[in-house]
Amino acid sequence: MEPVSAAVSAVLPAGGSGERLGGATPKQFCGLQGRPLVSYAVRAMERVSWISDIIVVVSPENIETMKSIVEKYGHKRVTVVKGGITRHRSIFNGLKVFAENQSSNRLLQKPEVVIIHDAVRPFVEEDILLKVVTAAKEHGAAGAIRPLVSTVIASGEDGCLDHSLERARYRASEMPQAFLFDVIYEAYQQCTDHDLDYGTECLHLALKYCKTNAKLVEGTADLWKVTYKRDLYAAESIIKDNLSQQICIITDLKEAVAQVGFLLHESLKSQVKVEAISISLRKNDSHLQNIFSGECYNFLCINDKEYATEEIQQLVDMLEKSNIPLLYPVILILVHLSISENISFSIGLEELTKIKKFAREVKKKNILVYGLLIQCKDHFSLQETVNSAAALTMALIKDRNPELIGQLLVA
Ligand SMILES: Nc1ccn([C@@H]2O[C@H](COP(=O)(O)OP(=O)(O)OP(=O)(O)O)[C@@H](O)[C@H]2O)c(=O)n1
Ligand SMILES: O=C(CO)[C@H](O)[C@H](O)COP(=O)(O)O
Repeated sequence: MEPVSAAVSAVLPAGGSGERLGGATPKQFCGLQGRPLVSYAVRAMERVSWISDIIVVVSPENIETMKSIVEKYGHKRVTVVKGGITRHRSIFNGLKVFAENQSSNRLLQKPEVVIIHDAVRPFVEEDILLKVVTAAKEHGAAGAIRPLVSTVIASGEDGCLDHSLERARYRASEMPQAFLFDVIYEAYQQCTDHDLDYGTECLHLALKYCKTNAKLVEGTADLWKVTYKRDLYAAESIIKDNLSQQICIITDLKEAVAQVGFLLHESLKSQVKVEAISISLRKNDSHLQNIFSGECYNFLCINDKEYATEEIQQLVDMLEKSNIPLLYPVILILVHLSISENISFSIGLEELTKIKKFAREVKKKNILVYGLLIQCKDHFSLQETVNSAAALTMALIKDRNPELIGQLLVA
């Protein structure tokens, strides 16, 4: 698909109260892996370089909360705007920032195309944004659709079935949607109070008031709207699943360490993409920097020292500088390799306490540290132990459980 040749901005309505979810906090501010849902939607827009301004519309009482989210997660190009009592009124307020001078917000450059996307749909990808924007440029309006999951039926006044719709002919209207700015702004200006208070479909407004038939674009299943409590669980699972796709194994040049690194790589590679690097952390390895920028959120650091404080601290510093832990918790598994002939447990209580203390400290930086002990008694049992270490590693990176930090697991 051609790159975007129009000025594009986005409006994210986030001014609802989340009644159907029924939580104490509106759903857009609920934490997923410690970060509010709305921040994921903002990030999804922000990482698209051709989107200029991102307008987040929130209810008046949440303006400060939203501003602090923008600040905390370092979001860029975001303007926070006061919402209305319905979704349509909130979106209209968001659009006004481009067309009318507001007392609290400066006038922003009017885009040719505006994306409208619910702040509670966190998994929107650049690909679908590009498709709706391109279609909106050509047709005036466009929106993502999905096949209906259930048949739509109408009930009569007596509460009995009146008629049902032929499911294959209808689609669920999802988000994102995109519009020529002038089309959707004109439509909102002409809206009646009834439209603004009871309407649920922006594409319909473009049709009703600007005779613009929106192009419908097939979207992915991940575009669904977080509505009920179970949707928060589903969203968190998807995030965890995305974060556990890749792991980086870090070893030094010692033969025994490198060998265990190799065996772990072999054992993990059928389940997860593995990057293996053998480095001295002192050198601020550029390969490691590349891995950071490649969005890897899991690290397995193998060494045979009692407790490799200096190396690990350097890795933590590098991770912190990379900004990864700002948006997602990073898993750091410290593999302690114990090479001894006898079966005795070679790590002392003092070391265990040190790991725990260190883990508590770096948790504040959103880095979750776990210890993993691999004992190499003899060559024959090593493979079995490595397989067990790989299984524990997968469990840790998939679960991302902050309560287990600082624990030493024995493979
Ligand atoms: N007055 C409103 C109402 C809704 N929205 C936003 O519109 C999107 C889609 O609305 P919906 O899922 O219905 O959110 P809520 O209205 O919060 O949910 P509910 O209907 O369960 O109360 C959400 O991002 C919501 O925050 C908004 O900006 N202003
Ligand atoms: O369904 C939609 C399609 O336009 C909108 O995405 C929106 O989510 C509807 O919100 P509400 O459930 O509050 O009417």
